[in-house]
Amino acid sequence: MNHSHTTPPLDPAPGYRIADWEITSLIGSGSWGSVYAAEKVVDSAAGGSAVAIKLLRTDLLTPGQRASMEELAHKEAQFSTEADHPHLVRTHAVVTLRDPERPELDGMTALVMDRAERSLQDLLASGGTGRPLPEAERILSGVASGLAHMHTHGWIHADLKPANILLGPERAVWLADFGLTVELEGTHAYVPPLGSLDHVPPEWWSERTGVHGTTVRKTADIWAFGVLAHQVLTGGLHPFPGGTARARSLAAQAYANGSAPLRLDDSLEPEWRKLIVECLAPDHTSRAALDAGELSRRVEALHVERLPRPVYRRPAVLLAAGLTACATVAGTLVAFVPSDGKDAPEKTRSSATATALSDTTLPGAIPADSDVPVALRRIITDAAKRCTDEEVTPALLAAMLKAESGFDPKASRPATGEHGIAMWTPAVFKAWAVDGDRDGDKDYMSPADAIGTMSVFTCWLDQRFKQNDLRENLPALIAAGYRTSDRTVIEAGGVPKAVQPYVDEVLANLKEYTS
Ligand SMILES: Nc1ncnc2c1ncn2[C@@H]1O[C@H](COP(=O)(O)OP(=O)(O)OP(=O)(O)O)[C@@H](O)[C@H]1O
Repeated sequence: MNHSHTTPPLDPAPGYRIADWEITSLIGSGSWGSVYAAEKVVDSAAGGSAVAIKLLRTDLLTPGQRASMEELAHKEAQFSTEADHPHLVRTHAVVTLRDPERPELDGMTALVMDRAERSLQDLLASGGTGRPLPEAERILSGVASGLAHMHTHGWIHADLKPANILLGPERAVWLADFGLTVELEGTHAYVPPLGSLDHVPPEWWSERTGVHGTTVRKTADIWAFGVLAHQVLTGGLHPFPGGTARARSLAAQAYANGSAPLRLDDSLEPEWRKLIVECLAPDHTSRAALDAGELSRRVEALHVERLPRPVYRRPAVLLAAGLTACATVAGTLVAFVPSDGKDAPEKTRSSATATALSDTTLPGAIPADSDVPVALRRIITDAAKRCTDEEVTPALLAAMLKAESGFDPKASRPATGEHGIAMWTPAVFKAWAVDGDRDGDKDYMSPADAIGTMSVFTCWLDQRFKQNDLRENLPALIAAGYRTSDRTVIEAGGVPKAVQPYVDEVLANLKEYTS
């Protein structure tokens, strides 16, 4: 937070109604407004029962400033609404207040968002320095995934810092505060010079501020990520020395112009040190060698590498061809089961595909004339958006679901302990589960939960295979991994024979959906 610009709260009393929500308390104030906790008070279709409402104040501004802030507010709202991604905070509504009796509130813009429990800034402030924050790598993995999604779709965050990373319920990690987010035009875009001093790249100081503001490139977010990763992994230490943000930014500039070395904290592990050094490359041209997609893959790999490994049992009974038609047939095949529920990998999420495109134009979209039940198409498409890797498409998920259960949400194979539309084994589902229908629980019998979880798990399999240089026919490997395990496929160096009939069936379905 830029404390020097913090505004006094507007103070709408608890109980103040904004559209379907009522304010309950003030959370905090930033440069352009205040954020309040609010609860939904009517039963409406609008999402979000416990929300945060950001009120962007215009009352203290000159008409020129007001126009520029309204533009920023619209950008924030537009971006947040378009960007449907598990690591970007969701905006449920944008409301213009109409309250002539409260002229100070009348005309103000309110953004109704998912409510976080705290920010990364709060977490850093509450811990001791010198050691990584709890779950540091999981948090960084979420941040990098959100960033990769933004960059893929032509957006720069431009204000990445701990105060703008929110930690939500169910260990959610969201990038927030898109007020400075700018849609990319070519290789760079312009933003007003308001970013946090501690996270702006050194070139920011030497590039002239023109009428449009300061030039910002994707590499500015990569720099900010480097600073942030250092802070998170060391319990808050900034990578550059100095008692004030100004002193630290001077130290960063001295490093960038070659008059001081980069001295990262000794406690960093070598892989992290290497990655942070790349993020903090002194000039934007050399920094551009690391794009956000690559960054996200590497952070994810570092994170996953350190997770406890599940122990799999091999398939007990082989899957016969023709499973599609007999989803409830007993004695087919087992997926994998961790030796106990505790040591399975947690869900690790990456991101979405093209939100700006309509669903039918997404790569691998489900064709309108296919046999995929209409009621499931949106669910499958939304689930596929949880993965940025291009192989995990709606068509692939549909092809697998058809082979798993014939799209039957009630499918069950008691003999092998597999249940629901995606044929999850409960213990394995538990280890990866996502709340796809956002009803507050994770249930393998709910199609949205089961398919959402299938997407994150297949995404992880896809990344595992690529990390192990298995890149040929990834959909086949993913299907094989889903039926056996990542390790089984990696050890076999391809599709294990035992699951070939199942994989063939998935591929035939996929061909039908993509030709
Ligand atoms: N969706 C949210 N849920 C919960 N808390 C939030 C949410 N959005 C923002 N906050 C918190 O509200 C406070 C004010 O946020 P705001 O975005 O207005 O300012 P900031 O990011 O702290 O500073 P600045 O806008 O000056 O950069 C911060 O403590 C922030 O962590």
